[in-house]
Amino acid sequence: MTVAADLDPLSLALAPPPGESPQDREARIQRERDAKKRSDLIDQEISRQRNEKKSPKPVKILLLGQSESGKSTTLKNFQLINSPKAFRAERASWRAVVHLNVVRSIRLIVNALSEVEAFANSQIPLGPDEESYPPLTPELLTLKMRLLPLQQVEEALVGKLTPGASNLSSLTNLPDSTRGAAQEVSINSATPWKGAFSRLMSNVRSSVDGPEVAEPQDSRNARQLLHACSEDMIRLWNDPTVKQVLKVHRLRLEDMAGFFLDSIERVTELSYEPTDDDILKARLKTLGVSEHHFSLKAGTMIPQSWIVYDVGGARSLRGALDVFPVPFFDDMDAIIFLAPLSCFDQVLAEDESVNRLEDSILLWKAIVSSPLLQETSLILFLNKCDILKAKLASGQKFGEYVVSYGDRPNDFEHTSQYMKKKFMMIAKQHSLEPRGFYTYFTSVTDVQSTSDILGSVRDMLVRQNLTKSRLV
Ligand SMILES: Nc1nc2c(ncn2[C@@H]2O[C@H](COP(=O)(O)OP(=O)(O)OP(=O)(O)O)[C@@H](O)[C@H]2O)c(=O)[nH]1
Ligand SMILES: [Mg+2]
Repeated sequence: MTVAADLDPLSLALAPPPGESPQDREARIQRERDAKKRSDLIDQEISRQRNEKKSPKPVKILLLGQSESGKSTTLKNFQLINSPKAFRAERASWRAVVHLNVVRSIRLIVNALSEVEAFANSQIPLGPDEESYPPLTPELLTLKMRLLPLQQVEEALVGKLTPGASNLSSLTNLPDSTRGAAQEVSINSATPWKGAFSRLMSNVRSSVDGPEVAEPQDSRNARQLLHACSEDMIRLWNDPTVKQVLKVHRLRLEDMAGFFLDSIERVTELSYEPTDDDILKARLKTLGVSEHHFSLKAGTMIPQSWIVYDVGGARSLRGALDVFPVPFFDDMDAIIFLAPLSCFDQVLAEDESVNRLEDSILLWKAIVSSPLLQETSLILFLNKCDILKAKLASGQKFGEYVVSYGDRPNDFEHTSQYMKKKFMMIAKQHSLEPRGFYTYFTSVTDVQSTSDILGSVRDMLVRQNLTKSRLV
């Protein structure tokens, strides 16, 4: 019997080390007592949670990044994956946003043509480096006139989005002087704008399926007007002179948020319902913060509640810090920071002296070095990779804008790895403590790849939470 006990590996492992002094023995026993106490506390907590059927603490994620970085689009992916029914029930609201996006693109073209007209009438001579405008044909000018009523569509849709707002300009956060070309409709996250359109869609369905027509007159008119202008809009967008004018203006509408001009016929059909892809592409600027709750299942785990916070347009960390009280940040499990790599050749709409990529780097630096967020895991989405690839393929030179890049190869592989290293270095140098840090190359308008990435983010955070709760 004694021999067998001596051979038991557990007894051997727990046996006091040979030659242990009385002080070492006292310290060891104290350590064992503490460990036992901790283990009992964890067992008690687990059994308490089991008895109360209490679900684990919610996982909290904060979406940060400059305006147009893709925060709300990431949130839409969360919704599409975790509550697809609710996501799809909101199609009607998104149809209105797609229509607003179309009208805005047309307005940008019409504004550019007006500038050409004004320039021609002013007789101002061209500067030596200025490209000349092509002459506008009478057909083009007629087309432009015929599309002017589209402004009514915009007014009607905006009126529907925010019934309280008196006019279009109250929905833009740009000063009057800069309004015009850059004007973009934004919605305060507290506004229940989707409700108005969900009701509207059920009305539209009944009007399509049966004789009952209950859709309000103004919004029906708007939809029909857009449908009636469909051909003119297609002709305008495909006009070679328009393409030339846009080129001189360096206005690449196809790279801009909410671009649907290549699908005008489809999206202006009277029976049009946005696809999932359309919804992800639709652009509506967010103002303020919105909070979204999901119930997620990872593997065989019981569903866990997740809360995702979308902070609209926060250009500086101050922006986010001003919105939340300090304890809010202590409780955050992870930040998903979106840095759109494709914007290397763009400036901020709100401050044209600031390069967008540079602004993302500064915001990243502020976030990683903030003492408030030092224990929060960082998930970096180097986003809009699809647009970056297209831009580089079209010949746009990365090194011309990111001077430190020098004359390295102008391809996706090298530029994306260069930026990844840059962001990682900043995180390493400016983090106050070691922390979880994960990087992904993303195109969050791509449903499939984003679903895979969000799946691995979910698994990683579930593991992290388990580890944390075992360490308390
Ligand atoms: N092609 C492409 N478009 C993207 C990608 N990510 C976002 N977008 C588009 O870019 C636009 C801006 O994205 P949002 O998600 O609205 O940006 P945001 O960060 O919420 O911006 P704010 O609400 O102003 O703070 C939308 O039209 C998106 O469809 C991407 O990876 N690829
Ligand atoms: Mg947003």
